[in-house]
Amino acid sequence: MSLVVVSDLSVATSDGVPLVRALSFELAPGERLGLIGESGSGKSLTALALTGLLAPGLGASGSVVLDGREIIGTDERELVTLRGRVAAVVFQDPLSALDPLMRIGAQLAEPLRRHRGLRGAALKMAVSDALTEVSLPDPERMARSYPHEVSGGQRQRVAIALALACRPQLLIADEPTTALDVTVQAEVLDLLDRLVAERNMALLFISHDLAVVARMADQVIVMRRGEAVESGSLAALLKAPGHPYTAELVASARALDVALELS
Ligand SMILES: Nc1ncnc2c1ncn2[C@@H]1O[C@H](COP(=O)(O)OP(=O)(O)OP(=O)(O)O)[C@@H](O)[C@H]1O
Repeated sequence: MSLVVVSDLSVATSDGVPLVRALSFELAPGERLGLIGESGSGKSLTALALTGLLAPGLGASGSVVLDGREIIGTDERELVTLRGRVAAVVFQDPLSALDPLMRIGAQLAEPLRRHRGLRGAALKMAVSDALTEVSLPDPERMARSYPHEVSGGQRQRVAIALALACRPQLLIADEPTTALDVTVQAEVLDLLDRLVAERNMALLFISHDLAVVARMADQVIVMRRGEAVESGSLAALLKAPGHPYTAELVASARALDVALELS
């Protein structure tokens, strides 16, 4: 059975400006879908609609069913219990997920206490394990640090640990490495790849970069101006893009590849 069933999802402003139009897809545990498109094509709004996090003034219609439960129209109190446990999001900017005034260990302890009922030494151990799992060195020191005291790549690892703390079945990664430098990007992608595989999570991976999506997903939806213009297996799409915009994306990714090989 599908873990995620999105049917005719649309997002619009309260005065009726459409921002995402009639998007549909399904994801089963272990499946990985890439959402690719230029800036402003509606990728982030899709991620936010899936987790009931749209800004006030925006409304979603259609249906989003996560683990058998409808998200659209569900009140915030119920969404809080689903968020984290069923679906969690890693954003481009890890600082958006972290409290600048709270030590990293205390931030990680919160969901572990709330969702898994851990206390005392067991809680401390779980915080340390969560930091070790995302390959952070010296978890004790990391737990005592504030977010601004660690590097950008380390902060994104902390944000990933936080997203995974309640063992979600779906991970949504929205441009998770765009703000990082290239070597750190590769490490964080490797980490996500490993964690998603180990936990058999479904992954919705959002990026404007075809090469990055190709590394993380096997199915893809190409979005443009709020609409899916093409979808299917990444291999098929790379071989024979059906939409001119997809052809453009593939051609520019290949051009970059050639340039890198020549340099
Ligand atoms: N709160 C809002 N109110 C009105 N319009 C919005 C709001 N949030 C986003 N938009 C608009 O919706 C469109 C889609 O935005 P979205 O953030 O989903 O794009 P995106 O594909 O994720 O782009 P990027 O790669 O730059 O993050 C954009 O035109 C954006 O300006």
